[in-house]
Amino acid sequence: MDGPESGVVPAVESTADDITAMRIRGAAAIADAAATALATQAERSTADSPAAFEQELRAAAATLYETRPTAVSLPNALRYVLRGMDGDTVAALRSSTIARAERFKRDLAQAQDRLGEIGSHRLQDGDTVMTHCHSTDALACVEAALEAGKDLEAIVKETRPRKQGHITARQLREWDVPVTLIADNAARRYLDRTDHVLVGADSIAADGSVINKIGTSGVAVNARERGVPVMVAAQTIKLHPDTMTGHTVEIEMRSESELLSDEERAAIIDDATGEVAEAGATEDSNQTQVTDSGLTVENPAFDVTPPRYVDAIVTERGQFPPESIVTLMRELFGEPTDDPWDG
Ligand SMILES: O=C(COP(=O)(O)O)[C@H](O)[C@H](O)COP(=O)(O)O
Repeated sequence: MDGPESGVVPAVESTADDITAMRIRGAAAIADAAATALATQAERSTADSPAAFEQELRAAAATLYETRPTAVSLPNALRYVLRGMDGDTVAALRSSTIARAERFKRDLAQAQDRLGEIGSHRLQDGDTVMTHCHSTDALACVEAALEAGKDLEAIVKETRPRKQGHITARQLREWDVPVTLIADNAARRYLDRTDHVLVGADSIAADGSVINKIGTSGVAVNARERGVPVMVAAQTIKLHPDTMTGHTVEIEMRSESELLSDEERAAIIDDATGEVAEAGATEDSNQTQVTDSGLTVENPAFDVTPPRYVDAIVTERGQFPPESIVTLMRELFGEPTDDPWDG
């Protein structure tokens, strides 16, 4: 149930919209925004009974959960905050939920700093890193290395179609790191000049597979061929507990419009058939289905890099070969998790 009758406050709906539209993006930022939204829900709730308050919080969590499917930091954040909701009165539930959300946000920031420090030890003075997409965890490693007095250079993959590489480039230039921005297709050529491929993650599966921005697996495979180590910076909030029991990570498919404008589509169909394209697109959701023109556009947002192409997963708890990440996952998450916003 959504809307006013569910008691979900407009600020939560607006955060959910921002995540869906990628105005808030990146796994860590999404988790942080989700925790903030639950705190806001708790603060502004007008529920008149503990049961109604809990129901509202679960509805708010469900609204946030439905936004994007791949970054496990989102459900991990929602579960963490909801599990801290404790008390026999609305006032007690409110304050425990807000305190829990604040703790989550504090821990998230601290974990990133700690991860950065650990990851920075892999980077030597004078190294060149190649980045893909924009990852705050990956950049934390660069920042810590710079703070330790190391000079680094960066080769920044543009990261089509959304060009998150520009965000990375801007941050690196703010830190005065020399940046070479390249088209994604040029990555293999530039691996000759690269000492580390450094990426983040949206989810890490129990077998050590890394789910990250589409194109990560390609650069990782090429890096292995060239002998360039691949380092994945991922706080433990990116570990996907459900994969311990065989659950697979859903890869988000995004809109055709990120790849192809209406004019470009018309030009392709015109060229191919000599006819003007029929209005065959139905845009009722993120995924555009085009059935009658013969042109299908697919836009997966993420891909899966098998563990054999990853040298190290750097977390705030230390560095791990991907194959051993399941041990940390068991320690942190224990038994398979439930979704408290379900039912
Ligand atoms: O793939 C992306 C972002 O994809 P999108 O732009 O589609 O959200 C990032 O590499 C991870 O989310 C890690 O980011 P962080 O380290 O900041 O959590």
